Order: sequence, then C-alpha cells, then structure tokens
Amino acid sequence: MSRTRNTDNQITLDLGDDPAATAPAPIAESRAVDKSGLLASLEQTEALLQQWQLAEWIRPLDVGFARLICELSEEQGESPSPLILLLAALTSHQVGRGHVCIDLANLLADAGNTLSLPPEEPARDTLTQSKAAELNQLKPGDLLARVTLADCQVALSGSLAVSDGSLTTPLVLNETRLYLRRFWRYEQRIADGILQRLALPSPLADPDSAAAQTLAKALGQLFQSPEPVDYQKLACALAARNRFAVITGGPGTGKTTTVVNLLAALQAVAGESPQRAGRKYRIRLAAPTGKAAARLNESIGGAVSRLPLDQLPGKVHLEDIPTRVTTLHRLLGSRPDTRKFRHNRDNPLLVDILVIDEASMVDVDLMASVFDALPANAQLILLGDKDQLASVDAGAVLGELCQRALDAHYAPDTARWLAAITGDPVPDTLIDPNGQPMDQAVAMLRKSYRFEEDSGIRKLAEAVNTSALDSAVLRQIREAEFEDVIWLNSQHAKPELEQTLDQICRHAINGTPEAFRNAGQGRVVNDKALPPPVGYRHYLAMMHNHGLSADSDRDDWDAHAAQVLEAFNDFQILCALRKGPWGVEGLNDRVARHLLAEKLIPRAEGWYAGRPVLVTGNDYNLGLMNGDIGITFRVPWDKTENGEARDTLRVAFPSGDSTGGIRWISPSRLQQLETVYAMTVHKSQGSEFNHTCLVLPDRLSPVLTKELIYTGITRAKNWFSLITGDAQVLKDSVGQQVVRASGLALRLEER
Ligand SMILES: Nc1ncnc2c1ncn2[C@@H]1O[C@H](COP(=O)(O)OP(=O)(O)OP(=O)(O)O)[C@@H](O)[C@H]1O
Repeated sequence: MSRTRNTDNQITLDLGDDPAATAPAPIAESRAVDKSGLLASLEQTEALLQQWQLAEWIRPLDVGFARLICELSEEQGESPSPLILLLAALTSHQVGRGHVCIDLANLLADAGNTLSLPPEEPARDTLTQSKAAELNQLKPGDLLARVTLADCQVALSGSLAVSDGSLTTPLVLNETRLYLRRFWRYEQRIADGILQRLALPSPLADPDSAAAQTLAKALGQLFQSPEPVDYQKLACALAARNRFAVITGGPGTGKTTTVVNLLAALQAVAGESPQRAGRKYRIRLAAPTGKAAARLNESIGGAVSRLPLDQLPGKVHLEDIPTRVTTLHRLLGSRPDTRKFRHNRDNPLLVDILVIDEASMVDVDLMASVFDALPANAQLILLGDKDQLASVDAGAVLGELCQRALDAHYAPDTARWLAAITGDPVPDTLIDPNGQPMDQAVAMLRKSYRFEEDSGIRKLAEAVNTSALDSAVLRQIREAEFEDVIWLNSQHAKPELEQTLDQICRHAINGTPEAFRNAGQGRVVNDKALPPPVGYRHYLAMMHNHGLSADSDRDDWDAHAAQVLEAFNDFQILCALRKGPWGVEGLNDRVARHLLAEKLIPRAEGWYAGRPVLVTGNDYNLGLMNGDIGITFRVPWDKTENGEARDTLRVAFPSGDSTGGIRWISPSRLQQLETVYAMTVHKSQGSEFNHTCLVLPDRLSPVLTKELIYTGITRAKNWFSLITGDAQVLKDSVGQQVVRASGLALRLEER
C-alpha cells in the first residue's frame, strides 16, 4: 500500500486489493474495500480523509490540521500513528460542528451519531451513486469498530503532538476529551475567570453588614410582588453578592426588568459605601449581535425610567444606570483581520460591572476574550435563555452554566442569606446541602409576565421545552383553541409539496389574519391592544405610501425608513434549513416571485426597492454587523447633469445606537448579505417579531432539534404560525436534543 500524490498534490488511496490499483486509484474505481487495513498505515488513513473531504463530509481545514499534526510529529523524529491522524481530523470536524472537544468514549460508542457522519443530506450531489455507496462503507464507525479507548489513549499519550495541556502541543487530552489546544485554552480561561470571581469575598456576605442592609432596603423598594417567592428579587440578591452571576429565564420572564433593578440596587450599595465615598460603579451593557443590542436598547430605557429612584438609599440618579447597549465586539475593540481584541489582559476595560444580554449566543472564543478584557475584580452578569439554541460557533457556555438551574441547588448558607436579604424563604425544593459553588451564582426566573396563562405561544414553547408535545397542546393547536397560534396545514399529515410552498408564500404576503381567532383583531395583553398579525404586504405598502420628494428633509426620509423597518419587523418567516425548497434559499426566491406577481416589488432578483437584506458578516468600515437588517429604498437624491433629481437605490439600516437614526448605504458597497424574506432560526436569535411563521420541512434532519423549535417559537412576540411539510417532523424534532461536547461544567465542578 502506498501514498501517492496526484497532479493536484492530493493523496489518492491505493487499496492494495486490486492488481490494477498499483496506479493511483480514485476510490470509486476500487471494487472491494478492506476496512480493517485503513487504519494500518498513515497513507491509507490520509487518503481516506481526503475522500471524506472530497465528499464534503469533513472540511479541508480538518484534513489540513491532521496533516499538520503528522508533519510536526515527523519533524520531531516521530512516526505518527494513523489513529492520531484520524482523531486529529475528527476533533477539528467536531469543532466545526460547535463542539469544544471530542469525547472519545462517545466517539467509540457511536461514531455515526457523535460525528453526524455520513451526513444525513450529502452536501455534494455531484458524487456518483456508486462513489457515494462505496464511501458509505468507509464510515468513521467502520474504521473505529475495533478500536478501544485504551488504543486511543496509548496512541495519544505516546505522541509528541498531544499533552495534558502543560506542554504547548496542538492537541490536548483531558481524561476522555480530546481538544484542539486553542479550544482547551478558551475553556480554561473561562473556567479560571469564573472560579476566580466566585472565590472573591463579597462585602455583602454578612447579612447584618451595612452594605447588605442597604441592598435589602433597595430590593424592598424595587420589588413589591404579592407572590410568596419573587424570583426576580431572589435573582437580584444572588447576582449582587457574586462577582460572577447568571440570570436565565424564558421570554418575558423579566430579565431586563431584573437587571435594571439589580443595577439600581448595586448603585444604591455603592452610594452608601464609605469606602467608595459615594462613587458609583462604572457599568457597561453589551450583547453579542447588533440586533440583540438594539432590542435591549429599546427595552431598557423604559425599565430605567420606571425605577423608583427617589425611594432608594444611596442617592441613585438616572445617569447612574446606563441605557446604551453596545455589541460585545465593539466593547472589546475588534480589529479587522484578527480575532485579537484591543482590550485584553494588558489593556483591560474600564468597568466595574459588565452585563451581557443574550449570552446563549456567545461562543467560547468570545467568552474567553470577555474574561481576558475584564479587570480581575470586575463583576460579570450573564443574562439569557438557557433553553435556546447555543452559539453558532463552538461552545454552549450559558447552557452548561445553567445545567442545574431548574433545581437551583442552593446551599443552606446561600438560602439563609437569600432569605435574610429578600425577606422571602427559599423553597425547600431549591436547597441542596451538596450544592456546588457555581450553583450559588445561577438564578432562574420562572414566571412569564409577557404571555398570559392561556397564551398558545407560551404553552407550545413550554411543551416543546419539556418534551411534552404529544399531549393536549398539539390538539389544542390543531383545533385552533388559542388566540395567538395557528397551524395552517395541520389537517394534512403529508401535504403536497408545491401546494404547501405556495401556501407559505401567500401567508408571507398577507399574514393570513383570518385564520386566527377573531381574525386577529381586538387582542389585549397587559392592557395593551395588540397590532393584528400581518405579512410582508404591510411593510411594502407602507414603503410605497409616502408623500416624500427630492425636496423633503432628510430627517423625514429617516423617519419614513425607520417606520418601514419597524413594519418589516412585524413579520418573519423562519426556516430550519438553508438549502432546498424548505430552506431560506428556496423560500426567499419563491416569496420574491409571489411578491412580484402581486406587483408589490418591481423585480424578484438583484437590487430593487423593497428588498430586505440581512448582513452575513461584520463590515467594520461600514459599521455593519453580522445579523443587521436593512431595506432597500428608491430615493430621489442623485442629480442628473441638468441638476434634476434622479432616483437611486439606497439600503436603510438602523443606526444601531440609541439615537434611532438611519444609515443609508449604497447597494454597491455592501459585500456580504442575503435577501431575508426567510431567515434561519439560527440567525433569528436575539430578535423578536410581532408575528413569526415557522416553516418545518418534510423530512427530519439532524439540525431539527428541540432547541431549534423552542427558539423559533419564542421569536414570536404576539402571533405564531406554523406550516409543516410533514406533521410528524414537529414531534420528531422535539425528540432530538443538542448536546455539545465540552468540559466546562466538569472543570467548574472539579476544583
Ligand atoms: N415583576 C413584574 N411585574 C409586572 N410586570 C413585569 C415584571 N417583570 C417584567 N414585567 C413586564 O413583562 C414584560 C417583559 O419583561 P422584560 O422585558 O424585563 O423580560 P425579558 O425576559 O427581558 O424579555 P425578553 O424575552 O424579551 O428578553 C415587560 O413588559 C415588563 O414590564
């Protein structure tokens, strides 16, 4: 058997079982496959990795990394084992899928599921059937069938490329978890940052101290709930005591309200502190995306203005509580072409308290950078919904930190302290004498203030979250018992494809208010009359209906664009997939064609007035961030040679700050974007829409998980509609859960 490079410098697999195969033979041409031999030599393994790469099972990066490991080992006089090569590629593959590491025990127990290989949907339709069939006999599971954990450990521990982290090796093995060094370091920096903060003594620890009494007094003024346990108050107390805290809660459970009260209480403590001589804390608010930052910007102002500041101790003023929310990248000082930030250990942020909203979207890389940039004694408070999808990139930091949030596990000492400060006894079910340090810093909000008891959105989200979807809720939704939820094609278990796709487009245009109870009219929630459910006709009609001209003030154009952008936010189609007729690509195209047929847009391709776009990469020059949404307008701002007004297209983006202004950008300057009639659920994280329509495909795929469905449903503020390609897919998706391999929770337990 030999390794041979072809003209593209690619290594081809000589399977050695065919006399004709002495020449480089692409895999499709070999007849029989000796699987056991594939891990016998480096050449065989490397060639196989290359075949997986060609089939797009793994990325070129994964093969490149594995090769690098071999080259480094060879340079040091070592003959790397084929198993190391394979494990290196698979570890890198897992990072690409959001895992921080690979758990070897899981890999050996069930390689197919652990790696999602072969992929459910082959990425390359160019792969001939015979080639695909042959590759299917060379799955990682086949290769690893006779490999034991001990084999892996022996191979890894004997390699110069692997260490326990104490040496600067590219791979790190921690018990059964194999990491790319970079990701092991991220996890270590996060764990160190958390544990170091949890170990700091709190000036509030003694409930009889003056500081703790001030806190208790402030909380007494800020929270006056008649409930036996006010979980918001409890969360405030807990987060005030710790230099690191997490507040998790579902939609509308009052995360923003709680954090605003917390900041006011902390400023009251600062104001009364003799050591601080009245000096208030420097507080910063941040969110992982521009959209999430803008949303918090919107809600925080109102919450701050409602604070009973004159009743608080410590002379707290309005300006002591910030209302400006920035993106984490801006806060940390991102620089083009490097993942290193301006603020780091050598140049820390000038901040005493940092609050990060939508923390479920923060990956390990960014979270490690946050800890690097924070002064050692600065307080970090993470807010988010633990049940939402994890970050797009590797890690599930918030989810891991909140693994035990439901039962709290407060140590008796913590429970006594909480009761002394809040005046409410902590329920016995939340007390655990074996509670760990991390448990003492996590609070869960348990009551939704946005959704009423009988809200369908709330019931559906809860049912999905607790995997109880086969129960009465599905029937209630099918029978349209709720005011706020409709399942448009629930009567068809397996609806016809074209008909369903057209139904989605008609729904996208009109919002189908008539399908909701009382045609979506007259709903009042929390004493507020809700706008009815709409579709995209709403923003397009508003866009075309303006009395503006070339002479109009630019402020009037800005106000018009702001209104249209807000109206666009009233409806959004969310998809699970990117590709295919059920994915964003297919649906964007189809919806545009329907809008064109209805004469709501002038064309369905390229740039046109009305085209909504989603920015898909950060553009620091234009000040646009991944996830920003803009709408294309026809504006009469250019001049002809004769000085007459000439129409031109400009894309209006919200300015992203608290001014509510508009940035007008010429389409030609925009590099990374896509049309956004349909958006993936992943991209919708951090956003909310008045009416959300979730589209589920006609086949189950690994991306369809409980977290995805929950995130999709909870993007709906007031109205939720569902269209399924197969009714069963909804139920089956809820049975699939995202489990990301990582060692963070264990690291926090270990010490
Ligand atoms: N303790 C409370 N009593 C009454 N209303 C409340 C309380 N807490 C929050 N609310 C109201 O509930 C709504 C949602 O609150 P808030 O925005 O703080 O929740 P959130 O968890 O941050 O929401 P989101 O899911 O949008 O992030 C707001 O209208 C708020 O005024």
